[in-house]
Amino acid sequence: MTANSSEPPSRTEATTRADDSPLVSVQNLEKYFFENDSLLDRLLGSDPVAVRAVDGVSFDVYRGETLGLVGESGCGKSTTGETLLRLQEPTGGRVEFDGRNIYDLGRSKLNAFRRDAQVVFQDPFSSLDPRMTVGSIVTQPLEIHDVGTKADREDRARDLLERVGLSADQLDRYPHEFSGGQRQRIGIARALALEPEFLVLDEPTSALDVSVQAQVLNLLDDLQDEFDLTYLLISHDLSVIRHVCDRVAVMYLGELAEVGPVETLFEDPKHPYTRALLESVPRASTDERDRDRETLSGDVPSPRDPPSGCRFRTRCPQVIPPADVEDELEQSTYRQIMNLRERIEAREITLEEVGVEGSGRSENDAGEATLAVGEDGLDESEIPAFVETMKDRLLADELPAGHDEIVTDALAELARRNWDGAADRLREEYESVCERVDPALEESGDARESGYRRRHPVACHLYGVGADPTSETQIPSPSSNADAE
Ligand SMILES: Nc1ncnc2c1ncn2[C@@H]1O[C@H](COP(=O)(O)OP(=O)(O)OP(=O)(O)O)[C@@H](O)[C@H]1O
Repeated sequence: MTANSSEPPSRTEATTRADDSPLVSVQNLEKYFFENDSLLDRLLGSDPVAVRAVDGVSFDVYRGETLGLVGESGCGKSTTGETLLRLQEPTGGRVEFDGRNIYDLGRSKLNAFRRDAQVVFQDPFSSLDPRMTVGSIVTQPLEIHDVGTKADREDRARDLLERVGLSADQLDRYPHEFSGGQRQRIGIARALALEPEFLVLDEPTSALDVSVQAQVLNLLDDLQDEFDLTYLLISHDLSVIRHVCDRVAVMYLGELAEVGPVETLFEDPKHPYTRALLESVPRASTDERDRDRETLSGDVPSPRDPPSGCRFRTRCPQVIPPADVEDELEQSTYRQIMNLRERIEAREITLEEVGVEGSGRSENDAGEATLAVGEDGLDESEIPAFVETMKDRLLADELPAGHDEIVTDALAELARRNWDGAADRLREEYESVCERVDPALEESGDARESGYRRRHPVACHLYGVGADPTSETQIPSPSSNADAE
């Protein structure tokens, strides 16, 4: 495939060139940013808040392959890339490059690592210094690492410019004289100057016009063959990932949800998050677009206070109910009860604001008559009206009798200002394994023994791994859950 082809490269050839030892091995990597951690904050006694951008991520990148790292904005992809290049120091974990922990390297080994592992950033407009000529930009890494004479370095820059599809006589020009695609080629030439083995490509085409994207991806593919490069490609664009990667790691809120060969992952995604991501790719027809919005609703929760258990559970369309509830409630009804409990736990419902039609009292902002709230909550005589109003407002579905009773009990506790009692009542009946146990990224059975090209681990209780062994909750098989979709 040539760099000028309008089609992105095929993966078939690339898959065959990868060999069987990891060049990069990321083990339980953590990167937390701490807010409220300045001297002044400490003097004021503010507690530092951890932003858990990367929270225990493990994966390998094998020689010669392209591993994609995909996920929504803010899920920790760039921080992972920067931390494994040691552009940021980790909070925990280790990264082995060619068998050596990069966080333990002495100065000379660290210098060698910095030559071997390079990065291409998303934005060629801001990643190139506008005051430097293209020649200085490309030769700068060689100068920093004291490689060759000035003449050698310029020769190398000329060769590299030609290799990335520019002309050697453009050495004295400045970045603003080039188009976006050409600037990204300059960024790639700079990344290649020190003959690295490994490149982190952080959204390398997302700032470029669609027409130029395929050309840059083709160039990267050709360079990978020519220079035996190994890539970690960070992208939120699933079509780029599909066309360019051999394997894909799906990231959600600082953790990995699923890792697998690219075709398997697109044809047979297992994690509900991966499925939702694939479903949310824009479709042509209006019907399909409407369906998409339902599929991945809401925003990624804050990494300052991620949900307990499985981090995707607050948006997951397949949260696992306790076994005795599973057959009695639809997923959407179960989700409404979960949401009700979350609102109670967050104390988002204020008794004073709740109005009841026709109770003949003073009115709230919505023009409804409000209930009289005392120190111990509502008067017992008013609790039934409160409970019915809350059910109407917060639950779209009618509940089967037994469940109606439980929710009624919980809301009555809420009316008495017993927030914890209300939440506990719902928790004891409806708590999901998904909120109790963070599922490990594992695969079971024979697949564990297969080569890395076929491995397809997933961090989801639907697949029966990572579940709490002491739990009495019966975890349904993926096939039984698929029926519910
Ligand atoms: N220096 C920092 N201080 C505090 N929080 C940070 C810092 N850098 C990143 N974060 C937070 O860490 C989380 C992960 O950010 P990151 O940029 O790695 O995500 P991403 O998946 O690459 O998203 P995007 O594609 O938008 O860059 C985000 O919530 C982000 O706000």
